[in-house]
Amino acid sequence: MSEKQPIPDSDPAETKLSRQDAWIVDAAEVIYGDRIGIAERFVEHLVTTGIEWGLLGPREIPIMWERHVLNCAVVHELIPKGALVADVGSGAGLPGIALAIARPDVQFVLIEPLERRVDWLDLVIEDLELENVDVVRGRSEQVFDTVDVDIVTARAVSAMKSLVPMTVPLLHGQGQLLAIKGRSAATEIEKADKVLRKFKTKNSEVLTVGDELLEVPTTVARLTYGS
Ligand SMILES: C[S@@+](CC[C@H](N)C(=O)[O-])C[C@H]1O[C@@H](n2cnc3c(N)ncnc32)[C@H](O)[C@@H]1O
Repeated sequence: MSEKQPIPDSDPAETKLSRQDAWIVDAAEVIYGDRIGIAERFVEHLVTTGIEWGLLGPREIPIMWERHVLNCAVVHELIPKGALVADVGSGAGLPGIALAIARPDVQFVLIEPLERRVDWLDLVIEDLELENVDVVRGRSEQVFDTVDVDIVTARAVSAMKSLVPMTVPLLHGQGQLLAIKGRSAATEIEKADKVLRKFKTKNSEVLTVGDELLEVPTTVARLTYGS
């Protein structure tokens, strides 16, 4: 009989930034600067209302900063100043809200089909007083005609092969898809070769970001379109 895994400590109070390892505090301060209080409030939502509303499981609580918020937030390094960004399949605002807090100069639209998730995103955006984030309820395919952005982000939405048709039309021929991926990034790109050609992908690469800030840097598959 296989042994059950122990359930990790999931006390929301443990997610306060002051209780995190020094490297997490340092990384959060570098990324968020004087907006650190907003990031802390976002984490507070994730570990309370986010869990209560069923957007995340309690097992995520102890790893909320490193595996979720900071892992997403470091991707801001790849977003140019003043860009328009769509986050497809935003779920609990990952990476969309984690990025929007770090980058008030960038306008974000979070595209999410599920009503409960959209209601939660609206609640959090209002509470955090984020003026650079809009939420659109729907599948990305339903908003191809109305959303036109410079960058599309996505995490844990789909494998590259199906993610490309679901996201790239939002760029209308010009811009980049930044897909947060795990170790499978290069293999996924290889498997999507036919789709990448169909969508006239100019360049595809696998990058790591946050190497100097995070214990485990974030892997991003970046696809480029247009000139
Ligand atoms: C596994 S969750 C990931 C959520 C979040 N990105 C994260 O990393 O925690 C996948 C999300 O994609 C959304 N989704 C699935 N298909 C979609 C589509 N066609 N357009 C937009 N969102 C979609 C789901 O509703 C869900 O919220």
